[in-house]
Amino acid sequence: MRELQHLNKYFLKYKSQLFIGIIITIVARLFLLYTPRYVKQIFVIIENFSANIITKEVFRSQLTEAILYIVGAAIIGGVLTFFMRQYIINVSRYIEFDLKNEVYQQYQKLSLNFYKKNRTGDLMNRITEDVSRVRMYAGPAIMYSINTITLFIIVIIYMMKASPKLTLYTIVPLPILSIIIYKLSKEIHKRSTIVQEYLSKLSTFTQESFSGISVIKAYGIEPQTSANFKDLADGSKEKQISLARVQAWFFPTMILLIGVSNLLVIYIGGMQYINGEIESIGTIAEFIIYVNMLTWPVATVGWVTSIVQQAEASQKRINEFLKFEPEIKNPTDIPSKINGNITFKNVSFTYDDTNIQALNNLSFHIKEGETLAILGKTGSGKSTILDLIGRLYDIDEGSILIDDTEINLVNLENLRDSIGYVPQDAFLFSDSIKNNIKFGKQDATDEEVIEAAKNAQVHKNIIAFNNGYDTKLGERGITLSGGQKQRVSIARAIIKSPKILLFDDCLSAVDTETEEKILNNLTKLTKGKTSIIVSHRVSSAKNADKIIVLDNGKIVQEGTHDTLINIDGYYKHLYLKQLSETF
Ligand SMILES: Nc1ncnc2c1ncn2[C@@H]1O[C@H](COP(=O)(O)OP(=O)(O)OP(=O)(O)O)[C@@H](O)[C@H]1O
Repeated sequence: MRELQHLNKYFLKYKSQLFIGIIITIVARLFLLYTPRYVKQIFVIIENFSANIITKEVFRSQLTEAILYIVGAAIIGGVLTFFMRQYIINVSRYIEFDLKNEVYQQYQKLSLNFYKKNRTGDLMNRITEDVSRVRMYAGPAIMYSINTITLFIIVIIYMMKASPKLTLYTIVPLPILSIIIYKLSKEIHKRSTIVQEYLSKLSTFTQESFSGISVIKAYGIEPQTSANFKDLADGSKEKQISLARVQAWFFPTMILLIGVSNLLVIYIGGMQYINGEIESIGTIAEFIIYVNMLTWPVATVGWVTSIVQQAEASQKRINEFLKFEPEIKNPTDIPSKINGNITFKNVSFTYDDTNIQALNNLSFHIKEGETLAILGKTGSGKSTILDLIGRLYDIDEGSILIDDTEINLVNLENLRDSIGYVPQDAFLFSDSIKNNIKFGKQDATDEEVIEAAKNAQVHKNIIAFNNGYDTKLGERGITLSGGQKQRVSIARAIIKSPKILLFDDCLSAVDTETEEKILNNLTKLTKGKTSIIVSHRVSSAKNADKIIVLDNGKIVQEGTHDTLINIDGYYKHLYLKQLSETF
């Protein structure tokens, strides 16, 4: 139960609802207990009438009174049971909501490295299935426990008062029932976890095949994919059947044990009646109802134990992630003003998951308002430089200065706020084009969105769609071409009008003519802003104030376009090659 202590703060938060829920549960049970007592009373009335102890009128009025009590108590008990669920189950839903938010907030804080080390499926499971299991503890487990305890105490007192001997005999099978249900619940849980794993394998497989449907069709591998699906579906079916087999034991076991208890009541009770140890046959009827009333709560003892064990295991998994300290933290709450001077001093960086050294003793400086172009072969470390400026990773050696302050001392929110980043793989959300652009500036007006799209040379494409800027992207929406995606992604960055703009090879999918137009617009838009353009094309780099060429994480050439085209090396070679391609 140590892990579940994490939920105590939520129980405290909802203490009044929980308290009311508990009181209602207790009172509801008290009302439901009227039934067996008045059933017994009815038997006594019938016995008295049969023995001519009471007149027909008295018999009628006593009988009506007892029936009215039973009906009244059942109605009040029923209404209270409704409110009991309303209070306690609702609290569990609130706790589920709070916990999901807590986990999500934590996910957002964690650094990229965390996401590399943990699979997406695992992250999803902890926020969905594990939280659901914990909810079962916060709601149903608590509700049924109070229910069981209350009923047990009151019913046993009533039963002992009526006949201690009968009580002992009839409650003997109950612990056996509890143990069997506990074992069954554990087995059901074990098997349903396997079923769940199969289902998620099946849905991942299906999702992937739908996403890659064009590749599947192009390679004509539909039969193979269908066979793989059939294998997985077969496995899933087998596991479902094995689960159903155990589940099928649940109710027969309960019915059998209730039956045994009922038989014991009738047999022992009957003997006692014959021997005159109990005064009315009504006591047997009363006991039969008590035993039936106790069966379900007793069964839930086993069920609740298994719920608590599952919740404990799930909360442990959740706590593991909640305890994770983000590697990259905001060092200060004091705002940092960012002008856009960037200095790399002998920076070395190795990705700790792959052990690949991406940057090796790298130094350069860009003044506020300048443009730097970075070129180099693939894997030479260009994107890594941009990631380090956004402080997505912390460096191992050297220092990165933002306006003369070490990057890890700059207010992280201000730093990222002052950066407009266009990644290599433009990522667009399944939302309208307008909202995808407004992602860069939530309160942007429609005019600003259009202006940004025009500057990114994508406005004409957008208005050609039937729904224009309201066109939905992604699943069930339209698919943009690679170049259109890149340009929407550029519009998203420029609408933000940040101090620092980072373009990671984001014009690779547009033709050279559009590239030229976008670059011209960017020259105007980036006035006074620091820009870094990563590219494989000289055309994107030639107007930059400074160009650096990387190889294996090191700067191998540095200068302006005019100087570099006159020096033998990568840049001149690339320039001549791309020049010849244009003719
Ligand atoms: N997230 C990562 N985790 C581990 N290693 C990485 C990661 N990103 C890049 N690397 C490795 O670091 C090196 C530099 O990668 P980087 O993406 O910075 O190169 P790049 O010059 O931008 O390449 P490209 O032109 O192909 O985009 C590569 O060897 C790459 O495999």
